[in-house]
Amino acid sequence: MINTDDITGLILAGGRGSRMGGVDKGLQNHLGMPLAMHALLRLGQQVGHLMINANRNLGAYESMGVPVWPDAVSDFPGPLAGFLAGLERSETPYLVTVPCDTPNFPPDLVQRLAAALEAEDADLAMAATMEPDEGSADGTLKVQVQPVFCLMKTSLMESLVAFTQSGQRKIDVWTAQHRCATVVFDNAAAFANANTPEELRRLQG
Ligand SMILES: Nc1nc2c(ncn2[C@@H]2O[C@H](COP(=O)(O)OP(=O)(O)OP(=O)(O)O)[C@@H](O)[C@H]2O)c(=O)[nH]1
Ligand SMILES: [Mg+2]
Repeated sequence: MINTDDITGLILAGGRGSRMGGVDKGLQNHLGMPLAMHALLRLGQQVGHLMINANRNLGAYESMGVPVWPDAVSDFPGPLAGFLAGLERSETPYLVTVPCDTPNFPPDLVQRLAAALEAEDADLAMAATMEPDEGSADGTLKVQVQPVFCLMKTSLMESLVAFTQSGQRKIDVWTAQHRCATVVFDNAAAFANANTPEELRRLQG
C-alpha cells in the first residue's frame, strides 16, 4: 500500500487566469478564503507533504505555510510546467496534483488514485468523470479524463524534462507515454472548476 507520507501534494496555481480576466485565480476569495487555501486544506487531509506551484504573488502563497515553487520554464507553457516544478522539488516517491480552482474535489481522491496505481502497476493515475457525450443525442455518457488530478511516480521527472525540452506541452500526449490508470468518480460535480467569475459565483451557491 502507498503510504500517505510517501506522497507530496501539489496545488497548481501557476496559470494565467485569462478567462477570469487575468487575475491570480488561486488568490480569489471563495467563501471567505483564497481558492488555493481550500485546495490546500482539502489535499492536506490526504497526503503527507504539501507544496504550491505559483508564478505570481509568491509572498501571498508563502503565507499559506507551505513551500511555493514557480515554473522553471517561463511563458506559462501550461499545467505540465507545474507538474515539472513539483517533480523537481518533491522528496517523496509520489506526487499528486490538484488545480487551485476546484475547491470541492473528492476527499478520497488520493486514496483512490493510489489504489488504482498500485492495482494496475501503473506509473500515473488520473481522475475521470462521466460527462454527456456531445456527439450523441440520446444522453449517452462518456469518460472524461480530469488530467490535472494526477498521481504520478516522481521517477517520471526525467521523462517530463525531455518532453518539455522538446517543446511539447500537452498533458495527454505525455501521459500516454506511460502506464496510466484512470479512476472514474461518480460525483462529477465535485470536479466543477471556476474558470470564469460566473463559474466561481455558481460554486458559492
Ligand atoms: N505552472 C503552471 N500552471 C498552469 C499553467 N497554465 C495553467 N496552469 C494550471 O493548470 C490548471 C488548469 O488550468 P486552467 O483552469 O486553464 O487555469 P488558467 O490557465 O489559470 O486559466 P485560463 O488562462 O483561463 O485558461 C490550473 O490549476 C492552472 O493554475 C502554466 O503555464 N504553468
Ligand atoms: Mg480550470
